[in-house]
Amino acid sequence: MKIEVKELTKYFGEFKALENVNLDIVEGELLALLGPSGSGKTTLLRMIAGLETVDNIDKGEILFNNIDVSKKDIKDRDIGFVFQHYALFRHMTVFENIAFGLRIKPKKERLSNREIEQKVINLLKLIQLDGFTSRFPWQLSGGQRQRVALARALAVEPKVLLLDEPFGALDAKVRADLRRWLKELQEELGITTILVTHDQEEALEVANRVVVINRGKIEQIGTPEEVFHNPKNEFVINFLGNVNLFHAREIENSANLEDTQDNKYLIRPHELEVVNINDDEAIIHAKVKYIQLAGSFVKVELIYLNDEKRVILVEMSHYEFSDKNIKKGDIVGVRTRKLRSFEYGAGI
Ligand SMILES: Nc1ncnc2c1ncn2[C@@H]1O[C@H](COP(=O)(O)OP(=O)(O)OP(=O)(O)O)[C@@H](O)[C@H]1O
Repeated sequence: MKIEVKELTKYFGEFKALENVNLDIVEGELLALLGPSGSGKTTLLRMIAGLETVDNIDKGEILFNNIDVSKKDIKDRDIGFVFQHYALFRHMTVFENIAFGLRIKPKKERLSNREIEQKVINLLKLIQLDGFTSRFPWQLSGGQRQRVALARALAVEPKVLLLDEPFGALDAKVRADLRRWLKELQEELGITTILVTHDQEEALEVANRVVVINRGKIEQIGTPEEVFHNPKNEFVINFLGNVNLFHAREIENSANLEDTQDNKYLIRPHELEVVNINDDEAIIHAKVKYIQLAGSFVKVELIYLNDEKRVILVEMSHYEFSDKNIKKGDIVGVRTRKLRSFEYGAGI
């Protein structure tokens, strides 16, 4: 299913939760809505679902395969929904939870008991929980419960899958496993999917395209690579990870200083390199203040020699770190590995 959101504006009383949102969702893609808390992600998802209405004061349209569904009820939109705390029915087994949507269909459309059973068994295989049929929700882990919730949403063969922080309540390791699993499953099923998340890593890892939202407005839409490497503005670059800010004069060594005095450069930690203090290409001299060794990369925090309040963050591989023998208290130079994509115009 192709979805188009056109000039959508949503008010809650006086408060404008969404402002002129335009979005085309391609059939079969996994689109992530990424933004800080309160930015309007859930509101947009709920409007697409039909859980939030387009009232008289609101504007815009939501089209499913070119048909305006803005006034359609949720049950006529063919949608599967999974929330962060999607309470499964406590008194029903895993099997009955998944079968629920199939059992409540009008008699004309309802499958036979045998067909329902077969379908649930297939779904259990898909979510890798075959053998769990007669367990109750309280006998499952959080991750298993969310997989059952997903199977339940998929049972009625929706045209669109809407996921609102489905792994938000789970611990980091389970989340990472489940999102990889979700991506594979979504690719296999080819179902148009919208995932709400405030976790940039999650969005960048699973989505075909990422929509960065801030204060009810879209800041940027692009592939994970585009939004990460070619962020359109300061909000996007800041939201997608740590960033260092430099003034043009620090980087450009007085070349064109007159034109570029107010320019700023935003450079990610892995695009900086710690070098010898005498290195010709060093743009800054700094002191190593803190080293974090745990994690896939070594994070080195430095402070400017001439301004101790200014902090620079550099990330490097463990190999590079041990090669350079960097220690807390060292006086070093910092050089940029790459500048191109993070050059900004004046006034940012
Ligand atoms: N029913 C409502 N009535 C009034 N204001 C609301 C309502 N629902 C949401 N809002 C407000 O709209 C804004 C956007 O909320 P929304 O839930 O869409 O944000 P979000 O980006 O999903 O945030 P989070 O990540 O915290 O869930 C918030 O400021 C919220 O307080």
